[in-house]
Amino acid sequence: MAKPWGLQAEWDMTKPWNPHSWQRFPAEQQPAYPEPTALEGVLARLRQLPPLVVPEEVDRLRGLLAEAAAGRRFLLQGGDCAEQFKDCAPEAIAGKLRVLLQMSVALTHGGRRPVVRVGRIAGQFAKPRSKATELIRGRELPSYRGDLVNALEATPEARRPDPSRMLEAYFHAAATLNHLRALTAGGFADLHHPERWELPGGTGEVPEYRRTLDQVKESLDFLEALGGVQRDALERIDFFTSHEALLLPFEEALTRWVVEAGAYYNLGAHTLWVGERTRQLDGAHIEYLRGLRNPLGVKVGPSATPEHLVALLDRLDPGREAGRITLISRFGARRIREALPPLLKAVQAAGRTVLWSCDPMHGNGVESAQGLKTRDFDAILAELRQAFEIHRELGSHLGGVHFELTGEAVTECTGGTQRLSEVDLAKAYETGCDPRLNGVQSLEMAFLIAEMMRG
Ligand SMILES: O=C[C@H](O)[C@H](O)COP(=O)(O)O
Ligand SMILES: C=C(OP(=O)(O)O)C(=O)O
Ligand SMILES: [Mn+2]
Repeated sequence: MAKPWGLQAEWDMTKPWNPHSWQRFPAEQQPAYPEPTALEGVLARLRQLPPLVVPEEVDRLRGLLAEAAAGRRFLLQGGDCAEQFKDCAPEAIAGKLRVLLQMSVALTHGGRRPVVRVGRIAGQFAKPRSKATELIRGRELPSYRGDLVNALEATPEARRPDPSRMLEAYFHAAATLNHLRALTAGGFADLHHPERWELPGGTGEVPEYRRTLDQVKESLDFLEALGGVQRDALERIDFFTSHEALLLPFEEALTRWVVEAGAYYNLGAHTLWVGERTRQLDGAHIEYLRGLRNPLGVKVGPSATPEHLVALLDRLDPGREAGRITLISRFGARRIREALPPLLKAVQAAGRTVLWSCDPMHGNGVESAQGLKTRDFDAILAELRQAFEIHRELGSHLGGVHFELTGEAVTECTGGTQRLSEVDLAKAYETGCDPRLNGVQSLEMAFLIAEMMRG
């Protein structure tokens, strides 16, 4: 029987690239599962389950990213560092959607460009780690690798990799995405109802946001008086999902052959990115990603050389397709000035059009005196400012931003108008991995970015 969208589970394993061919290459950051038969059983079940997204949505996102690369849109990508199964709850999901929508209003209104919204959500469950073990209250334990792999709880049993977590991840991603789809289709994002868009502590915390909402409302009223606003366009919005393609057996199982397109898609998310620690040219992650039809993100940090980057583009995007690649620079405020220009010039010299985005989080991590991972608002801002400047100086443009953030009132990053200091961090430090901007910090950041977009 034909499957919907012509999906086909049987893969042609004789082709040089197939969803399984990554297994011939060295794979970094993969857990060692103690029981291969349990793993096989889980993967077999995952291969039968329905896709989370459909190819048409993936293609639509690729088109929007192509427009962002051409300077006509702006990409806002953000969400948790490590999404946890317990975050699959209505408040947490709506909170993340709300903050991304609030930011996109600030960016569209101030930056005068439509925003492409992509969540690190509904599948951002796997984490690469710098070390295999971590010290927790004096005890050395295997590192937490995300809910997809092991549990955060600080015991040796919890930290053992468990393949059944892949099925749990699938169902948690499905429930999260279902709720996101219901909210976005059901008028949650309708600008006619800004009361749904309030900040947790009221818009008083970011006065500029109240003014923007009032201005947006006024413009809508004016357009409506002219009979011109398409209600549909305001009530329904696009919202896409993404995660790091890290745990390759899981990603492989969510890969489907789409007959109409004559191509393989990963239908576990609209777009995937490859991390700084796993983008070796001859590594398994690049091998896996190169065969997919999805748009791809590539984190580009201090270890990237111009030659490596150009070779990666050749490998991942031989067809030079618009919207295919988003390069996400993540150097830190102290290094970007020196590190980005040679890479940018190499990409230009290779005649490549990519979408450049900036992740101002991963190069700005510091440890607080109390031993908590944190990032300072001003360092994040400083990296973004320099990214905008460098792109302008070199005749390029920054077309997107990538954040670790949450709608909740957490205290994980210092600074911002709330003036969170290192001693405040312990009050609501809830992240499973890296520190996130809270709702207020995120929105403040969006207004500052909108200013930078205007130049
Ligand atoms: O999210 C990114 C990485 O997983 C994280 O920065 C690694 O953190 P670690 O250095 O504590 O392992
Ligand atoms: C691991 C991450 O980033 P990077 O690969 O850039 O360190 C991340 O985005 O959570
Ligand atoms: Mn992170």
